[in-house]
Amino acid sequence: MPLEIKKVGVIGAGQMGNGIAHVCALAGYDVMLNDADPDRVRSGLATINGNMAKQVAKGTVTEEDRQQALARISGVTTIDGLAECDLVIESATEREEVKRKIFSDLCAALRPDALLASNTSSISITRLAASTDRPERFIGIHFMNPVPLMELVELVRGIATDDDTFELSKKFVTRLNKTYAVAEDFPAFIVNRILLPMINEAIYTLYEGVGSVDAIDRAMKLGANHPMGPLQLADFIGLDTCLAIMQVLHEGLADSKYRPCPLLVKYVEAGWLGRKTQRGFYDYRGEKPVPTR
Ligand SMILES: CC(=O)CC(=O)SCCNC(=O)CCNC(=O)[C@H](O)C(C)(C)COP(=O)(O)OP(=O)(O)OC[C@H]1O[C@@H](n2cnc3c(N)ncnc32)[C@H](O)[C@@H]1OP(=O)(O)O
Ligand SMILES: NC(=O)C1=CN([C@@H]2O[C@H](COP(=O)(O)OP(=O)(O)OC[C@H]3O[C@@H](n4cnc5c(N)ncnc54)[C@H](OP(=O)(O)O)[C@@H]3O)[C@@H](O)[C@H]2O)C=CC1
Repeated sequence: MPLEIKKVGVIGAGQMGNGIAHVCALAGYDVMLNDADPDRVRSGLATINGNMAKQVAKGTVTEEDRQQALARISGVTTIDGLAECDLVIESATEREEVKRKIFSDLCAALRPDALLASNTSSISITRLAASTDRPERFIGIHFMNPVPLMELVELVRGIATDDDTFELSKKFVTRLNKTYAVAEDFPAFIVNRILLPMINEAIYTLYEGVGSVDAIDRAMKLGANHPMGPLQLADFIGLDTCLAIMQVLHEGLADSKYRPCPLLVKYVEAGWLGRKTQRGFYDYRGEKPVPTR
C-alpha cells in the first residue's frame, strides 16, 4: 500500500523543532516531539502553546483549532516512542555526528517504509542518507525560522532520494501551507549559501571596526530594507548554528571567502550563542536588547 503520512515525528525540541511540530499539528497531523532532554520537550510544548496563543490573539488561528492542534502533539523522550511515525523530521543540533547517531538509532525503531527527513541548514543530505538503511526514503526538508511565520521550505534531494519520497514531501509541505523551492544538494543549499556569507561579512564589518552593532543593523534595516539587521538575525538563528553553517561552506567548497569570522568563533567559544542563551551580539537579559560591542 502506498504510504500516507498521518503521524509525524520531530527530533530536537529546540526553536526549529517546536516550530515544525507547531505547523504540522495545525495542519492536522499527529505529532510526536522528541528530545534527548525531557526538560526540552516540556519547554518546547510550552513554547508551542504560547506561539499558538499569539496566533489566536492575532486572529490567524481560532481557539478551537489551537486546542485541537495542541491535543495532537505528544512529547516523547525516547527514540522508540517514534516507532509508529510515517515521517520523522530530524531537527537536532547542527552537528553531523549528532545527526548520524540519531538516524542510526531511529532506523532500528522505524517501519522500513517510513520516510526520514533532516531540517539541516547545511549538511550534505546524500551523506546523511548514506548513513541510514533507506537512502532512497531520505530527503532534506529545510524550514525557515520562525517556522509558523515563514512561507518557504527548501526541498533537497540526496543522490539516492526516489521520486515517491520527493512527491510525498511536496504534498506534505503544501499541506502545511508552505511554498517550496527545490535546491540541489550542495553545502548550505540556496538560502544559507547566500544568507550566511552576508551575516559573516556583517560580523567581519564589526570585527574590523567599520561600524558598531547598532550602526551595522540600522544600516541594513533602513538602507536595504531587511526586516532584521544581520547581527540581530545571527542572534535569532543562533551563533553556534551560524558558525556550523560557515564551517560546512568553508570545508565543503574549499574557498577562503567562506572563512568564519574569528569574532563569530570567539562568541561561540564564550557560550554567547544569541537569543537562546540571552547573550550574543546583543544582551537580552534586560528589558531591551543592548549591543555587546
Ligand atoms: C538558518 C537557516 O537554516 C535558515 C533560516 O531560517 S534563516 C532565517 C530566516 N528568517 C528570517 O530571515 C527572518 C527575518 N525576520 C523577519 O522576517 C521578521 O522580523 C519576522 C517575521 C521574524 C517578525 O516580523 P515582525 O514584523 O517584526 O513581526 P513581529 O511583530 O515580531 O511578529 C509578528 C507577529 O508574529 C508573532 N510571532 C512571532 N514569532 C512567532 C512564532 N514563532 N509563532 C507564532 N507567532 C509568532 C508575533 O507575536 C507578532 O504578533 P503581533 O503582531 O500580534 O505582535
Ligand atoms: N536556527 C535556525 O534559524 C534554523 C536552524 N535550522 C536547523 O535546525 C536544526 C535545529 O536548530 P535549532 O532548533 O535552531 O537549534 P536549538 O539549539 O534551538 O535546538 C536543537 C535541539 O536539539 C537537541 N538535541 C541535541 N542532540 C539531540 C539528540 N541526540 N536527540 C534529540 N535532541 C537532541 C538539543 O538539546 P540540547 O540543547 O539539550 O543539546 C536542542 O534542544 C539544526 O540542524 C539547524 O541547522 C534550520 C533552519 C533555521
